[in-house]
Amino acid sequence: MPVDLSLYLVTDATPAILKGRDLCEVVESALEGGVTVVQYRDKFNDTGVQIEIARKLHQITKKFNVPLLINDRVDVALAIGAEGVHLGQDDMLFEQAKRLLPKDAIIGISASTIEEAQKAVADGADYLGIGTMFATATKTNTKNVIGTAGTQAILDAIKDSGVGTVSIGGINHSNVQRVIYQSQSAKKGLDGVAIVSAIIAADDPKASAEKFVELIKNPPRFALTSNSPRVNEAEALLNDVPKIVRKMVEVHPLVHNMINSVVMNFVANVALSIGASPIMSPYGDEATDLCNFDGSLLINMGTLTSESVSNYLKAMAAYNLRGNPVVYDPVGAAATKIRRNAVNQLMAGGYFDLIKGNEGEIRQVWGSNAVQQRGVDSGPSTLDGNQKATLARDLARRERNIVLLTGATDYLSDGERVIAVKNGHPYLGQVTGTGCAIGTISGCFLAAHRSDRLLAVLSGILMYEIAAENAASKEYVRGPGSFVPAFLDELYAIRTAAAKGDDSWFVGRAKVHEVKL
Ligand SMILES: Nc1ncnc2c1ncn2[C@@H]1O[C@H](COP(=O)(O)OP(=O)(O)OP(=O)(O)O)[C@@H](O)[C@H]1O
Ligand SMILES: Cc1ncsc1CCO
Repeated sequence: MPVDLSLYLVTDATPAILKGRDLCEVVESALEGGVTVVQYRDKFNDTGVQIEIARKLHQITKKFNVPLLINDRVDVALAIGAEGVHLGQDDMLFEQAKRLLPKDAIIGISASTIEEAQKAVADGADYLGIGTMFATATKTNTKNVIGTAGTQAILDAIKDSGVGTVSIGGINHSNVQRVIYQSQSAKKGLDGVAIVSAIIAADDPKASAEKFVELIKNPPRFALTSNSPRVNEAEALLNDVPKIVRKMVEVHPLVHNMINSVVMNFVANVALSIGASPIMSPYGDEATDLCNFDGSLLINMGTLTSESVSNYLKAMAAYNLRGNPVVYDPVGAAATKIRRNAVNQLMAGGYFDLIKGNEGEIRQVWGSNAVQQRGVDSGPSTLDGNQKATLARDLARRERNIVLLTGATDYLSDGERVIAVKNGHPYLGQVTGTGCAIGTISGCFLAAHRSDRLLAVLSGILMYEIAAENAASKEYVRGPGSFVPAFLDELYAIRTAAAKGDDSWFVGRAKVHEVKL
């Protein structure tokens, strides 16, 4: 009979986690809350004591008809007749355990790489414990921290097998839905999550387990906004752009900017010009109030400080919980070690609806083909158009979001479609903050048009870049200096026209095509 792996509890006997309580009582409470498998893990007690505890636990799990698995100790499992074992990479080999245990015993294997997972599947493991998902306070060894991206790669590599899968490491109430959502590969997802301290150390393990059951049953709120109608032709997508610009102007969305101090004033003016309502607030705790306005959050790490990341994480958590859009602009991501670390922390710390950056930044977020950035500039491009389109698509597919790779041609992808936008003007490259403002504008459109994130961002870019073309064509614009005020005027002009239902600003102007990869 297949095991229900959905809420897999792993015990921990360390005093700091158990806090003087009786493990059996904690586990019983968790079972009342809906735990579906229990793994007894004890790196602490002698064999005799372990057998005694395991026997008591087994009496409890049997009452709930839930399997009890023993970590590492095949002898303990045999001594008490447990339903199975869980083996780490340094424990007894699978085939040895198989020989010793009864035929129908459940054997699970830990895997943190594709090779380990494939070997465990070939051996005949019943399920894999995939991790470590996130570094935790108790496990700071980050060597095996694989995140949702690594988990997804493993799931993809074993997609044709029927093996069960659970993710383990640092999973709690605030990240469990995202873990399940973002780890999903095209053909295989997680069957469950393994939880340690979020249940064992909880004041009320039953309530904690109940909350997990509820969260696991439902998709995250941000996933509900992403069911885009799959219109595949760029032309068909464009039909809706003027309507969405009008909608954004009418909605007058709030855009909460955690943005660098270089461009703050310019970006606030851009947001006002298009008809949105900007607030610049770097203080993470304010997000719990600000997210209630159902606008969006922009995290732009252009002038990162030692306090930025913790503020970003707080704000992102508030917006993610409410399901309101979050945009990430990893400015200068590949410029310094500190920024590279910040990228890793932010990517592990929450969900971004849109990641927007120049080539150097997006390559850093992708990870495996990063190149050193010199400051905030992208640096000389080494990728051709198809390679940029592929990078944008692959990152969006991996993160299950939208990616915008900016440059003279912008590449926008939802992981399936890639749209190339050739609008804009070289003056944009000569004014600081013009890339940053695209992050803010995208946030405004994502907040106003929730049903198709790709189309929302596309509409924002087109409004922005057509306004730039209009501004640059004015005879009084002689360079980047005179371009800026004209640009704000032209954004305002499009916003005013859109509010009146006048779409003429858009007719025949979009230079957009779908990149077929
Ligand atoms: N040569 C160009 N021709 C047309 N449009 C351009 C050109 N250079 C830049 N742009 C426009 O400007 C936008 C931002 O460009 P870029 O990729 O340089 O941003 P960025 O590096 O993030 O900028 P910043 O950090 O200064 O805000 C692009 O999306 C594009 O629309
Ligand atoms: C110049 C600069 N330095 C940090 S942020 C920023 C603005 C453009 O991204």
